[in-house]
Amino acid sequence: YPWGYDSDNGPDQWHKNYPFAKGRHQSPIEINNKEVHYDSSLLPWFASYDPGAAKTILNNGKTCRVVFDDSFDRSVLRGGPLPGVYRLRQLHFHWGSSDDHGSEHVVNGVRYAGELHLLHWNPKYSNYLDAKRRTDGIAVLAIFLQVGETPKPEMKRILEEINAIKTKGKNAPFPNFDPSILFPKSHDYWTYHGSVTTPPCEECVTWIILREPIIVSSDQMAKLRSLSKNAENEPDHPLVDNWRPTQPRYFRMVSASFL
Ligand SMILES: Oc1ccc(S)c(O)c1
Ligand SMILES: [Zn+2]
Repeated sequence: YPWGYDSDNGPDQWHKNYPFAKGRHQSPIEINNKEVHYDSSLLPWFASYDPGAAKTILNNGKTCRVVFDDSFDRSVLRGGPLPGVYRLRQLHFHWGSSDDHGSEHVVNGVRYAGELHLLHWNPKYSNYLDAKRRTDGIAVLAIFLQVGETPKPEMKRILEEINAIKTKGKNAPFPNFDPSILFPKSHDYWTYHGSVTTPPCEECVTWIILREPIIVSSDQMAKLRSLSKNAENEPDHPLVDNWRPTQPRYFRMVSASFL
């Protein structure tokens, strides 16, 4: 019975089929100023994305995902805490059933309406699945979605496609898209080592979490919530609350690139 976010298959049950979920380096976590360590040696990060690498937007019943051509170093993330370039493979979102929650990481008790994840893998490994088995295999750039009055126009392109991928298994061409247009002004970030936030929850992620959220409108969040987790011919279940609760930090340091 596949994992999900309901009471019978949700985050508290995942460990039964995915033992990593009970590990000591799980994500997401709470980021609290009093426990963050400013690291003046942290470098700025850079994204060099080729718009031509964007391929498809899809609904896999768990999230809305845009996939990119990662067959060579075409769209890459580098710098920051990373030892080299990491290839952009996909982006996806986590969101709530209302504007007051939905993000996975929580900052000083603040939950945002959603969280955008841009997932990159280390090409020193032969492929993505191999990279997921390595502690330095994956880098996720995380950007909070905050509901406000002046939404970022660049989000429109993704949300316009939602109508084409309403139900699980649907996908649509999504050409010519450079996700760096979604970035906020400031590149300030927190970084720590953790896991992917969905099963198998491998502990392979260097997280780079931007301090500045991007602004989306309540209507845009409602658009995301109009997705369904079921396939076309099945009873309708809204795709909402696809976020994992925060996990214990244990003995991990969260570093900040800013004072
Ligand atoms: O396939 C996925 C990889 C990483 C993350 S954070 C997901 O939510 C899905
Ligand atoms: Zn994610």
